[in-house]
Amino acid sequence: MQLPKFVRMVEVGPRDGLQNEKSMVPTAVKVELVNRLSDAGLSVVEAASFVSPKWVPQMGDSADVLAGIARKPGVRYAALTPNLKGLEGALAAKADEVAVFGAASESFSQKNINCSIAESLDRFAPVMEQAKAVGVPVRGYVSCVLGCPYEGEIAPKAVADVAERLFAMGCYEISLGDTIGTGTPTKAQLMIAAVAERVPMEKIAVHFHDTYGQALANILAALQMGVAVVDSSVAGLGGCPYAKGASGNVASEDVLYMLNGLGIETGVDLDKLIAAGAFISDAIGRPTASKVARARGCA
Ligand SMILES: CC(C)(COP(=O)([O-])OP(=O)([O-])OC[C@H]1O[C@@H](n2cnc3c(N)ncnc32)[C@H](O)[C@@H]1OP(=O)([O-])[O-])[C@@H](O)C(=O)NCCC(=O)NCCSC(=O)C[C@@](C)(O)CC(=O)[O-]
Repeated sequence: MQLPKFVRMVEVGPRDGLQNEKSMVPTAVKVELVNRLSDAGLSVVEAASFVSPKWVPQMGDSADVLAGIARKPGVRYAALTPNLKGLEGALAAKADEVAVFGAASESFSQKNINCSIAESLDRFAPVMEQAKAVGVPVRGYVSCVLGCPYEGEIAPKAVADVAERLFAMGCYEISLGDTIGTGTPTKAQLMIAAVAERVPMEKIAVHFHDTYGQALANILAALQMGVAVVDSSVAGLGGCPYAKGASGNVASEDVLYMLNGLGIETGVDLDKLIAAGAFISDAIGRPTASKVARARGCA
């Protein structure tokens, strides 16, 4: 079995996780969480989202979060930017990188960003141009790569089409999101194979939600194909406000435990990561969704 020697873990808990919390998480708690995550050795922390506060009020304090964190050298603090207004906010707040987010499903695109897939790509074009002009890297997300809450099955070709367009527009990496967590390993491999015909494997990241308990199996299947960038969320925080029933992303602690067991390097400290997960679970009053953290005694 050929596996990568090093995996870059992209921590999305402070954004993908906390965007879905019912109550508003205080800015100071978010700041402390981001600081703990960077201290644990994560090199990319998605800490903010410059979307409309009417759509996702939970992310309305993103500028304050980025202003409050202790920036650790070598760590990239990332932010979602659906349009030019979002990019302006992210640049003013000194995000190190930004992300545009499209979907492989028309219905999800409409529900999530209020436009068709084609319109979303048109919207992203000026974001890409301006980010390039100021030297800020842009990541591209594709949602619903293994199923859509409104349309059901999604064809791998539909995923590859959007991934190819985002990559051609200049995204440095394409993160493939199983938004509702319905994917299984063989389907994940077929979808990744379709994307890899158009986007180099080393530019592909995977972003699995664990709704059906398949995320670790899917990640292993992706690693076996040569994927070496994995998104995850501390304590398994999260979901998506526009995908009913979507549970959290796979827990970062569980991903790290598996990668450690496989002998794959990450640069991330498991004990510090578990402590960061315990901190946020305690702060929001919810038990951790990480099995590893629970096995280590976290409530
Ligand atoms: C894209 C829009 C803005 C379109 O929303 P819209 O209503 O079509 O936008 P609009 O351009 O007509 O503007 C409407 C209002 O929003 C404001 N506005 C417009 N843009 C911004 C902005 N950037 N920041 C702040 N405010 C903004 C704008 O100024 C205006 O304000 P008003 O004049 O009414 O007072 C909206 O649909 C939106 O914000 N959607 C975000 C939804 C979201 O954040 N979803 C979760 C993230 S995606 C995800 O979680 C999936 C992922 C990435 O994790 C991968 C996976 O798991 O699959």
